[in-house]
Amino acid sequence: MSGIMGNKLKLSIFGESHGPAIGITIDGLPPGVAIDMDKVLAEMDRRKPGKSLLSTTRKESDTPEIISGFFNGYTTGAPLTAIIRNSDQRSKVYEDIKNLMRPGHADYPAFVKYGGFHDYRGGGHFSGRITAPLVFAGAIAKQILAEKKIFVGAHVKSISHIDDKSFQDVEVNQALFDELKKQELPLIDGEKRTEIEEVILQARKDMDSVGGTIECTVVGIPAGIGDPFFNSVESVLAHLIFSVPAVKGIEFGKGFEMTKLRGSETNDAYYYERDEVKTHTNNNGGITGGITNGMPILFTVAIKPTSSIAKKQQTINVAEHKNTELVVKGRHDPCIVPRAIPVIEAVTALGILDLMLIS
Ligand SMILES: Cc1cc2nc3c(=O)[nH]c(=O)nc-3n(C[C@H](O)[C@H](O)[C@H](O)COP(=O)(O)O)c2cc1C
Ligand SMILES: C=C(O[C@@H]1CC(C(=O)O)=C[C@@H](OP(=O)(O)O)[C@H]1O)C(=O)O
Repeated sequence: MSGIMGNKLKLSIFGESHGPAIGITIDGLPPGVAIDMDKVLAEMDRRKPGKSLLSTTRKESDTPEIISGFFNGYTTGAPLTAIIRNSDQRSKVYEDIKNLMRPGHADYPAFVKYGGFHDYRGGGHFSGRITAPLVFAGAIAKQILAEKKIFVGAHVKSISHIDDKSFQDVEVNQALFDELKKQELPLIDGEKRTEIEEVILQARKDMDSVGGTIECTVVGIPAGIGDPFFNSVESVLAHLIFSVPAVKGIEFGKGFEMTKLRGSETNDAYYYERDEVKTHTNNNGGITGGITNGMPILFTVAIKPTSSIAKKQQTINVAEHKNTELVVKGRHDPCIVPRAIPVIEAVTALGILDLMLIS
């Protein structure tokens, strides 16, 4: 396995969900960046498990310990490494089913690829837990971007069949992002909150799970960022976002809906607002030709329903070469969407910062 990603800003993630610790090394951070640890911890808190029945009940403090690259409150320019210790593992449930491949999880492909040597406990290196170090790194990237007045925010766009409003329907500013960040289920339209919570809690009661979509935007981003072909903004963001476990789709701007419209309906017409170039619509999600056009970057990410469900499922026993049945035990997210939101924001901030360093 290789956990390395990035051009100028390189990320290297490590660790397993049931090992002693997980972590990240960030290579290429400029020296002299002051890190506000309260802001980092606030981001970690948004993702951490065990906050309510809307998420897994595994409890972790998710406190990062920086062990290199940071001195007297500033980055030194050396690789910055942080670890997050694991404390609430219950590995017995995974030992009991180690030969039974959970449908929808990484168990079977990992068993084939690593010859059974991979750490299967809690999903090992495939676990959603490995996104905690990404949120740590993203929190630093967000602080660097905020200095340039660039802000990243995301919200629940839909859970199961229930939709929230879109960023396109409201005024997007720092105050909205601050408000969304306070919510376990970040919604623009609060009226749907109870309905959405009930859908998630009902899935849990039914020993099942639900999925949904996350809408993410980057505001304040100037025109001219992106390096086509292969470092187009869409390519870089999609690469990072598809690295997040449980992501099954992404569309920029109106995405697939554009295929049903005409050019006259999808072109974003330009106009000058004083000296600023803007477009009347933002169907392209702020990116044309793989380069930012000065409008907010806007995209939607599809998150599948959690695969580890308590309902009985058909599967195989790879030790006995037999068809069998499986009941997954353990503490799982009935819906991954709420905790994936800070992760999507984090990888977006990291991708944008890397693109700005190479553009
Ligand atoms: C924040 C987060 C939390 C997750 N929680 C769970 C979970 O509790 N149970 C589970 O089976 N999968 C969970 N996942 C998803 C699995 O890790 C993922 O489905 C698995 O590694 C297979 O990868 P794939 O879905 O991308 O194919 C979570 C993912 C994220 C990002
Ligand atoms: C621990 C976290 O989420 C875990 C992600 C996960 C998976 O399969 O992805 C499975 C569960 O692990 P366990 O069975 O050890 O409780 C979740 O709790 C976390 O996000 O910090």
